[in-house]
Amino acid sequence: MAALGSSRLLPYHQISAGNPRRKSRGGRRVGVPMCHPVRCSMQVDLERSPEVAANPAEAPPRDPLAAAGVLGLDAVAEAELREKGFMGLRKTKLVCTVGPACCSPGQLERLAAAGMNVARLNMCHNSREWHGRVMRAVKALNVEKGFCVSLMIDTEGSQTHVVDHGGDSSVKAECDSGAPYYAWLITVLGLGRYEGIQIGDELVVEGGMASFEVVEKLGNDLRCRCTDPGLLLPRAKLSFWRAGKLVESNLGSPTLSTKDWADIDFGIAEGVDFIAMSFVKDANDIKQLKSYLSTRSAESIRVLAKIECLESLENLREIVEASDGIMVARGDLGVQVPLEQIPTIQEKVTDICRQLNKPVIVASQLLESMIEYPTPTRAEVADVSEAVRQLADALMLSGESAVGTYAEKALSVLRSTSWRMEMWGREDHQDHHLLQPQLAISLPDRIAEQICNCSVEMANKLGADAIFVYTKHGQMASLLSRNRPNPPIFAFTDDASTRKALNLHWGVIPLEATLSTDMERNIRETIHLMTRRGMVKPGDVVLVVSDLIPVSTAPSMFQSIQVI
Ligand SMILES: Nc1ncnc2c1ncn2[C@@H]1O[C@H](COP(=O)(O)OP(=O)(O)OP(=O)(O)O)[C@@H](O)[C@H]1O
Ligand SMILES: CC(=O)C(=O)O
Ligand SMILES: [K+]
Ligand SMILES: [Mg+2]
Repeated sequence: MAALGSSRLLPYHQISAGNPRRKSRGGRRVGVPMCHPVRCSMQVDLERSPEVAANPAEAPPRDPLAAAGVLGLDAVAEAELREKGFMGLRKTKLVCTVGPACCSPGQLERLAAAGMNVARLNMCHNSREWHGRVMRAVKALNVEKGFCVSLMIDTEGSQTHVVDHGGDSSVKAECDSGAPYYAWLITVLGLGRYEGIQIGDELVVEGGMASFEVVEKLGNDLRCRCTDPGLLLPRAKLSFWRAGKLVESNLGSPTLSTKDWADIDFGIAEGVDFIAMSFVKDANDIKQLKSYLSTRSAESIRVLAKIECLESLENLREIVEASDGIMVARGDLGVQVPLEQIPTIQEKVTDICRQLNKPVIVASQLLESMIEYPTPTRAEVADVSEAVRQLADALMLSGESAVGTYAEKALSVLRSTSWRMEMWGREDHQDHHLLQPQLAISLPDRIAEQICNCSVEMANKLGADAIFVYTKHGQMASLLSRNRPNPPIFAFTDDASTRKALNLHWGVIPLEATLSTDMERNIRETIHLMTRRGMVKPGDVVLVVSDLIPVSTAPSMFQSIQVI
């Protein structure tokens, strides 16, 4: 087992080896008595080619990390680690929608410092020029202030049906029996997407904010009679119902409009990390975008499917399989399905995402009242806590950050609520290993999955302080995260896009580092740098895994779990 040669920094003790037939081959086994610090390792050795057995010391000397002396750790995670220690690190990730209320460099910096992991730009609103300015400001903060905020664009899509009632603010809709039946003239944007709205159809505002009956069609204007009083907000989301059933918009229309494609090109040019696709209907929508991204050499952009229409619920599993992550977009979802169904849909979607190992964002109205008020309602805090209890990867602010008066405060409520719930969950589920069905099919993938499952079980049972994973595309980092371990997962990668993508994964702290094909060296040097920065101390127990495949051994594979 040459790849685990003795370390100059730490004495080690090897407790078990993978393939017993190979026990006598290559490498040194130093049977030191148990002493501290201790390195234990468990190895899986798959089809090792003879050259693996060569002494790594004979490889050309490389010292990339020491030479670079850098460890790309996000300044916020570092500060949190210093303040609260490994176990105090927040696991749930936070997404903020950037709008006019939080778009200046100063405001963005405060959100980044308060824990924003991903900045979302909703292409429904504002100009590309405006979005470009925000993106460049975020990137500048990352470079200048050491943040690691990822960028997401969210396509406009066939925005269901926004309403224009001509006013700037909300209008109270009342059903005065004395008023003429044509009391309301409502301009519906996107009405053309419907096969045909009929006289007598019910028009429901924002999933029940107010209801009307259509009495006359005048182009894009509908003359309506108010049947259920309430508020009519500018640009409110609408749905139409006939005989108690949702009237679905034109099924044949593409999910991505011409404008969406132009926005996607813009996102590629600006180097975004995620594209969230609105109103996804089936897996083909996602496949189409992913294949376009690969023709543009932009396959590193992760594609998220937004679950916000009836059709996406019918094709949920195939959509999750095809995408790189999911957003439970409760805003539009609540317009298309009865509100009382949203909680169970959210739980189902988060469960499927865990099973299929895709990150999931719970979005919309988490702290809606904070758009206007400086404290959340108790019910909002309970809603946030429930999403954290369901172990969603990320929570998202929409209007609360985009147009709200208390963006930073809302973010701090998400932060403190998720942290509290995570701590409670750990105390409550000590040693509880959350079993997930087997995901992988091929042997190498099954091995990676089992290593991650076992690592998490070991880390929890040993009370390890942290899990370190060395990863190219984030595969093992996400498999570790899927098991929702007690200790944080530090994911070292030399791929900038992997680092940004891992920002959305529960419990993963992505770090950029120059990695060599020599795992011993990677471990030694990253630990050395972390120690020098005061982030790792003598006595800390760290469990180490890797999905890096040394070039010299390709196509064979060598994987191990070590406890340092
Ligand atoms: N870039 C922006 N510029 C101006 N206003 C914005 C911007 N982004 C968001 N907003 C405002 O914040 C509100 C909430 O944002 P959110 O992203 O939830 O939009 P939305 O219109 O509900 O669409 P979606 O269904 O895509 O989320 C929007 O209705 C809009 O008023
Ligand atoms: C986020 C979003 O698009 C929604 O909730 O509808
Ligand atoms: K959108
Ligand atoms: Mg939506």
